[in-house]
Amino acid sequence: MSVRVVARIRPLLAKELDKDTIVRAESSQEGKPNNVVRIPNPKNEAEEFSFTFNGVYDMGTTQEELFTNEVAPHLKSLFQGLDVMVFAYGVTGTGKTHTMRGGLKLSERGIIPRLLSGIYRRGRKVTKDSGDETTVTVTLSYYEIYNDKVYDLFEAPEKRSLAGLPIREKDGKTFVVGLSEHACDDLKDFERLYIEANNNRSTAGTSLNAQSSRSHAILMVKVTQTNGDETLISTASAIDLAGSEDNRRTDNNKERLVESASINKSLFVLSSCIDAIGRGDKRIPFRESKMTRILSLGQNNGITIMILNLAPLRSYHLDTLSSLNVSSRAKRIEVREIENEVVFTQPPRKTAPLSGTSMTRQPLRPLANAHNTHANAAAQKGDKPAKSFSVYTDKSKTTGPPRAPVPRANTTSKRPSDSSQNARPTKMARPNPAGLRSGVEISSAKIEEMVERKVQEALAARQPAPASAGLSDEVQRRLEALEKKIESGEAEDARAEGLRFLLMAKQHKDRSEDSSALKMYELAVPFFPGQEKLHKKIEHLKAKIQAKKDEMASRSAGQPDAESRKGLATMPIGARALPSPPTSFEVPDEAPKQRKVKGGAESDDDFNGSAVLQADDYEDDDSFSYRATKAKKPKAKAAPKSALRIFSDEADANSFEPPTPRTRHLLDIVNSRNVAMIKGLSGVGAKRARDLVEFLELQNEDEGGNIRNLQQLIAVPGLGKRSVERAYEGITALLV
Ligand SMILES: Nc1ncnc2c1ncn2[C@@H]1O[C@H](COP(=O)(O)OP(=O)(O)OP(=O)(O)O)[C@@H](O)[C@H]1O
Repeated sequence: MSVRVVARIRPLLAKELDKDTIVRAESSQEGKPNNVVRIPNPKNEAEEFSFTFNGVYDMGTTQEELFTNEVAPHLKSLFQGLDVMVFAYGVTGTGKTHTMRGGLKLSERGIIPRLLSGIYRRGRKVTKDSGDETTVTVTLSYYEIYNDKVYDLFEAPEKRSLAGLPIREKDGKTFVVGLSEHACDDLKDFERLYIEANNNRSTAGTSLNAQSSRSHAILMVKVTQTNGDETLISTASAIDLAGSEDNRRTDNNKERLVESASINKSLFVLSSCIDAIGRGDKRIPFRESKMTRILSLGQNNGITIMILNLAPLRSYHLDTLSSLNVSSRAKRIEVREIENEVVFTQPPRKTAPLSGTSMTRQPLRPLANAHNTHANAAAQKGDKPAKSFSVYTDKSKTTGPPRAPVPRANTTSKRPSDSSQNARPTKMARPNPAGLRSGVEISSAKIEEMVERKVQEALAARQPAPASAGLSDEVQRRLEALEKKIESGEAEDARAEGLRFLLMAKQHKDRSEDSSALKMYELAVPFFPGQEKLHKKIEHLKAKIQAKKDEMASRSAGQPDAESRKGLATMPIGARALPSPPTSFEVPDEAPKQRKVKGGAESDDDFNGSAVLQADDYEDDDSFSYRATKAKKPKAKAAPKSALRIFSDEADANSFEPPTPRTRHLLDIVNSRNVAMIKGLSGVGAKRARDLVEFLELQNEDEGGNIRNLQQLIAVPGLGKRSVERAYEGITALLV
């Protein structure tokens, strides 16, 4: 079964004109529902392009129609153990959030609230049909991917860890580690939780959409059906992707631009994945963005529905064509429709009370945990896994006479316009003690044996940690260490990102672009929480900008004569005159005034944000610069041995005399911006190499953008003296 792709054209909004409509829906067969989108060729309007999808919904489509046709038919499959994923894709302002979330009025509710409503309704039916033997519980997890970091939307933004939550793959599924899960018993619970969580989502106004989503939002609805000691878990995911945007049209400020770059990158990776799958490439670049790792198109099992949201307007012409192109390729992606298996487990713990305090984090589970495992092996062999949710599914050990085949209801589930699809899984069979009597004849000894076996299995499943029992302490320890490493790796990323903002702030300030510098400092704040000096720096800059504004205002109010205007123009702005800006890489000639060297300043950690901040003297307007925090020591005092050793061929590391061959060789490699070459330097891994290249790319090209000496190299975020020493020694070894 392939990904089902349907397009939805949004209606015109106030101020949008009918004459600007260029996109229309059509049917390829008379009398059949629409399945074609038509749009003119931008180069020759007399010509039209057409794109065929599994369904096309025109401007007049209601929320109910879309849900009833595209999502409701899969509720049954969800309860049969299939995962269902619906995601909205499209340019900013085309109606993705409207489609997924919708409005508050009943008729305007989007797919998500309707999905929950459908799940509760079906859950009640399942319970009733089983004579109250099957209980159905629903839990929610909700997270966003913002600037390629995963944040739990049930967590207030101020409580988030800056590095976000790590993600991991297991049994063909992608998990967010440490995501909270919330019991959600009915629609009232859902509304409360959903509204609360949406307030935590990153949204902002752009000129294309007053409430634009700046993140990809993923809601996961876990449906757990329990009957005795058997559990069947399946998940419905509803994903509202952030929209791609052309920043020439958005008037985005710097903050929006940073978000936008991240959104566009992840969407680009998504389209690259779709292309790669279409080409049959061996390597699909899923791992290049968190969003694509989570979507895992073509890798995941279950049912996938992609809704392409379109704006009908000419102003979106090229964007619309581009998203039509991507989505029409997506419909060729094959997804395996494989149900999750029933697992024998302990009875589910009572769900926590539905209050804000019930928010619990899932503990990290050992890899061998058996919950919700996929029948991957079966999938690979092309076999369908056992479909029934029944006590009597234990086929492998049957030694007696073959059991009479259990009659299956012929419930082939068809999608509205996919009548030719394979037969769908049968209705879930429920434990039926009567069925035992009416089935094949089984001796009482056999029954005893079966009961005994079931009891053993149930007991085994009730061991406190059956999965970890199989894991040695050593494996468990290594697993935890790995987990920590992943998390600290992400923390490292966040720190590097914060440092980049600081660096950009410094560069703007050097160019006297105070407002931009202020924006960058503000962007750095979340990465260095509690750094009072950074806040003071921001206050200082704000005061300076305000003083500048006041100056301008009083100047224009007073209309001074030419002479006094001249005087004003040469007067320093604010309390102090700005020092002349150094070039962005310049290391100050003088040791910074009043700067104290703290113990351990030799460490690479000198270059973390807090060290920079500690070294900052915000009285000095230019002191909050991104420079090596280690003060120059008076010549008389000998530097530590190692530092002297590596720079021994430098007459003076801070002077700009011609570098020695070794230094030149090292700098040539660095300035090549070639990740492969930089990676080859001793002690520089792939990540550092990439960060270094990214850093160099940020440099002002007018200034050459190159690193000119070792001191500048040391000052690069993420490097530091030790790393440079190692790289230098490596070069020495090469040249000798
Ligand atoms: N089918 C529709 N019926 C009525 N209004 C709609 C419809 N689709 C979208 N809109 C309106 O269009 C505007 C933009 O929609 P929405 O915010 O859902 O876009 P989006 O694709 O999610 O944008 P972004 O990617 O920027 O978040 C909103 O005011 C929304 O109410």
